[in-house]
Amino acid sequence: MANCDNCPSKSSCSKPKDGCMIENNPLNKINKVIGVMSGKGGVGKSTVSVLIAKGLRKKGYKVGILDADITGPSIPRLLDIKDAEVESTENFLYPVETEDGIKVMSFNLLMEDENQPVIWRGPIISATVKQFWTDVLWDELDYLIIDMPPGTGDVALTVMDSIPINGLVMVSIPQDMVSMIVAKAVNMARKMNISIIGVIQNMSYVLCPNCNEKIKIYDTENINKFLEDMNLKLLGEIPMVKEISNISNNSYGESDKIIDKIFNPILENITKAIE
Ligand SMILES: Nc1ncnc2c1ncn2[C@@H]1O[C@H](COP(=O)(O)OP(=O)(O)OP(=O)(O)O)[C@@H](O)[C@H]1O
Repeated sequence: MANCDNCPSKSSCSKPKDGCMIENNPLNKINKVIGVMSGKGGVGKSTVSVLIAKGLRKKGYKVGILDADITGPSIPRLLDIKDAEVESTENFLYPVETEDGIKVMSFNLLMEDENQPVIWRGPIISATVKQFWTDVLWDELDYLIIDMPPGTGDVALTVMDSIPINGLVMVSIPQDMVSMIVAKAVNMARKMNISIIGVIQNMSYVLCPNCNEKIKIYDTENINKFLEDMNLKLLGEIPMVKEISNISNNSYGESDKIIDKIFNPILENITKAIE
């Protein structure tokens, strides 16, 4: 199945053709792949993946999300499709589509009971992630967003090794930002020759609902120096707001306008950088 012609990285790839281990499904035509990564869990990586996908979809792009967080898959819940079922043929899996047209593949959509844990060893989990790239019929997509497994372990390595990611968005919270956890994730991506689009600082502040004052909870003094030292771009800051924590219940109403106001400038930075 190896096929450079429909590889999202074909215009920027410098690897020799016979040295590339990436298998691309010739039936898929995916233009750009954006990975969303964090140094550790719980900082809002899946939420940011969904914000990117929804934002791009609203701009009219064809968008998919590949949930590579096999043991802690939260994309179906965040997109309110947790009861949907994946259709399959002998060779292929078909992504589930949300009401607004985002295609999704997640291990949770393949499980009968989402409360059951995935008690698998690393190599099997890695093989499943690979299959989500090679055996899912994504068809034509402008953007595929990969919700990466948290951290810098085995599965993150497989994703970087077997999916042609055009750029990575790093998500962190201010408390962890100036730390070796973020540095480790950044250095791992660079060692794997994957370009980093920039960093999103999530849960950066709380917005006072009465006076709109930005209340900073964490000390953020050294962040600019850290970004400069690591040669990283800050794509933007996301406050802690209930509209984002309730994203799965949001249809395109008032809450959506609040989210758009916060996230649209960040999305613009991402699309500009990846193009
Ligand atoms: N900006 C925000 N404002 C309010 N709540 C948020 C914000 N970002 C994330 N959350 C909430 O924080 C929790 C963790 O977010 P999320 O699941 O996206 O993190 P994660 O990094 O993907 O975690 P994991 O690695 O465990 O999958 C969720 O309950 C989410 O709703």
